Amino acid sequence: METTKKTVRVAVTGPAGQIGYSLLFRIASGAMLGADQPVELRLLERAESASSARLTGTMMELEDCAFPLLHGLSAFRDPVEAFRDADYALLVGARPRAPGMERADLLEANARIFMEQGRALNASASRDVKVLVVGNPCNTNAMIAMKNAPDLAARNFSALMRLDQNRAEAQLAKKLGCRVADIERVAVWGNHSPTMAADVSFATAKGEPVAGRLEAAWLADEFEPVVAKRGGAILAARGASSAASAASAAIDHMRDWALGSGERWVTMAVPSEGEYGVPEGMVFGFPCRTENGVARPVEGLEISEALRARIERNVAELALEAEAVKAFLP
Ligand SMILES: NC(=O)C1=CN([C@@H]2O[C@H](COP(=O)(O)OP(=O)(O)OC[C@H]3O[C@@H](n4cnc5c(N)ncnc54)[C@H](O)[C@@H]3O)[C@@H](O)[C@H]2O)C=CC1
Ligand SMILES: O=C([O-])CC(=O)C(=O)O
Repeated sequence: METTKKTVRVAVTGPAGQIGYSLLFRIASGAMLGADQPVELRLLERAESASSARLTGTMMELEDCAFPLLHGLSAFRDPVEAFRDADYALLVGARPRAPGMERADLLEANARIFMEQGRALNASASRDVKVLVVGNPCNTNAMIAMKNAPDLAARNFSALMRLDQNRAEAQLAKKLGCRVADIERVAVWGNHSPTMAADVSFATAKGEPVAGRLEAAWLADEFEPVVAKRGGAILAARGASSAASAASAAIDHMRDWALGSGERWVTMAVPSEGEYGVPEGMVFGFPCRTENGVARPVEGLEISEALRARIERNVAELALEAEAVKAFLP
């Protein structure tokens, strides 16, 4: 398609990894920002030789796709250069967990990366950059990057919980025998960890509320644990953590942030401004709506006592994670 739109800069870290291999081709094809939006990809990878070699191969394949929208492709080792004037930054590069680990076990391994990348974004990215942190534990890593970028607005930062929403919608559609597209207003609150609160209290299928059609036992014993522990189940089955589904959710997250959600609810982990009693600055999964490039939690929802307690458990867990990474905060 002929386009007159100005090319935007999209920085992606960890492009030689598993998620990178599913993500880059979709960004370059237009799936993230639209079929009329040319993109320049700026890829930040470690110097380590296996990663460098994989990145070279991946870039060769990107060229070979001859994507009409791919107007630039370059690799960097210095985050300040990679992020220069970036309009979008997808921070994927980080260690994934191995079998037997929880995502919080990655705190120490990955915190330094997000401190350095927050500083680099602060130094060189567009002042309107939209940052999505995928690397785990993603809520706390996003908070670290945000706090290390004091000249950028907090609302430029977010973390990926769309995968949790997508998983919840898929489980619900299977249970109700309908299509995923029939389902709306599923929310996942809190931390991208087994503590997350997958919530159907506001959900509808074909416009009708679903809560009364679902047995409490199914919700408590199947739906909630399946969604919350899906990452672990995939790791056990594949021997590697989820990748294509994570990339797909990252595309969904950025597309809806950039192009607008309309009336749909989209779960994003965003810095709280005190909504629903969540402390300010905590990067927390909320049902959001996005408009003109700004994501805001849906306000004014009546929260049940049970959901309130689950939200509080997530607040407590994120406060502990923040305490553990104090050394990486300014
Ligand atoms: N939030 C979410 O829903 C999900 C998050 N994840 C997380 O995403 C992260 C990446 O996962 P995979 O792609 O499977 O891992 P991977 O190990 O296959 O790839 C990671 C890549 O990042 C690179 N990297 C490491 N440190 C870097 C740095 N400082 N700068 C630039 N690149 C760097 C590595 O060299 C490697 O190429 C992990 O932390 C994983 O836990 C994975 C699935 C879902
Ligand atoms: O579970 C993991 O380690 C990867 C991840 O975040 C997910 O699949 O949700």
